[in-house]
Amino acid sequence: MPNIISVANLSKNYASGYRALKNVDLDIRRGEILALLGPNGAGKTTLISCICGILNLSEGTVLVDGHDIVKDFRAARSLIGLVPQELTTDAFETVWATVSFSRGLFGKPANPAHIEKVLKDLSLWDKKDNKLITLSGGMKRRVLIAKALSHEPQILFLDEPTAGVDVNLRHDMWQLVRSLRESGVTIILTTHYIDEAEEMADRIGVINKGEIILIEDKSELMRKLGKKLLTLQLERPLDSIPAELAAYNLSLSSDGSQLIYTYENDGERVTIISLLNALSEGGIAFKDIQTTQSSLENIFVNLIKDEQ
Ligand SMILES: Nc1ncnc2c1ncn2[C@@H]1O[C@H](COP(=O)(O)OP(=O)(O)OP(=O)(O)O)[C@@H](O)[C@H]1O
Repeated sequence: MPNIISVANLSKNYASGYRALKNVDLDIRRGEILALLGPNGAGKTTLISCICGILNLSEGTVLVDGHDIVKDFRAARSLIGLVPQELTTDAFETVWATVSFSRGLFGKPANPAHIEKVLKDLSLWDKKDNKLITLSGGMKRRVLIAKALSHEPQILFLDEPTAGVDVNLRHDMWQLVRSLRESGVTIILTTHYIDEAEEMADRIGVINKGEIILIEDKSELMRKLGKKLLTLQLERPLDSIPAELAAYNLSLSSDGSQLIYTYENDGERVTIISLLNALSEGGIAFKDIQTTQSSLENIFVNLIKDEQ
């Protein structure tokens, strides 16, 4: 079965009457890293909580490796590890006790060798006897991940795993997520850091106002929606774009020293060559040339803007 999770027609109405998810359909592929992006309040945490069976569904179904999250909750939930945004365990427990206890909650027999491996992978081994209250914020976050991995889940949900962590820990986390994926774990993460999604994800889903407005392979998304910019550093500044270049999609930097040509990712070699010919015929010399790709961030901002 290529999809490990299938969400169909999922809606969530909170008791307040607020409809936080609206008829969401989502298939998550076995073994992928899926990043869910969306502005504050878009419904990312609600979606994750519904898939993990923490919140009741108002409508629709969620299948986790064929198990219905409502009718077959224990089987479905045992396949999932969830790393929430906040640590809610007993601050006076030790790291070892907290993580071992989490495994027990899933009815799995004790497996000290597995807990040891998880703690070592997360660089928590030397802290195993420390009480949670004595750990730094970054270490506490690692404990959350260790707890989520304690019962050897096939699927890991990470809700904003790197919010407020320093650059080193972020990179460690990315490394950890990659190695988990290599071991066959399917990973779904929400993030506000678009560079994180760009760096990590195989596919990107964008949620806005309770709806998935886009889901696409990252490379395809970048190819389809991304633009390229060709920047020409001019020998002599221009006052305005010459009339004979009006047919090209050009802009001039405010100081007149750079001519910028924007084009779609798919080719346009011919147009670039004809632009360079036209510049040469017009006697416009340049001393440097550079191409840049629009980032996922530009794409995301434009998508959300179009939806407002
Ligand atoms: N218990 C609740 N009762 C009523 N409304 C809620 C409740 N929990 C969340 N909401 C609302 O549902 C919407 C979606 O919230 P959710 O936490 O899923 O968003 P999010 O995309 O995870 O946001 P953020 O990026 O800020 O974490 C928000 O408008 C929020 O105010």
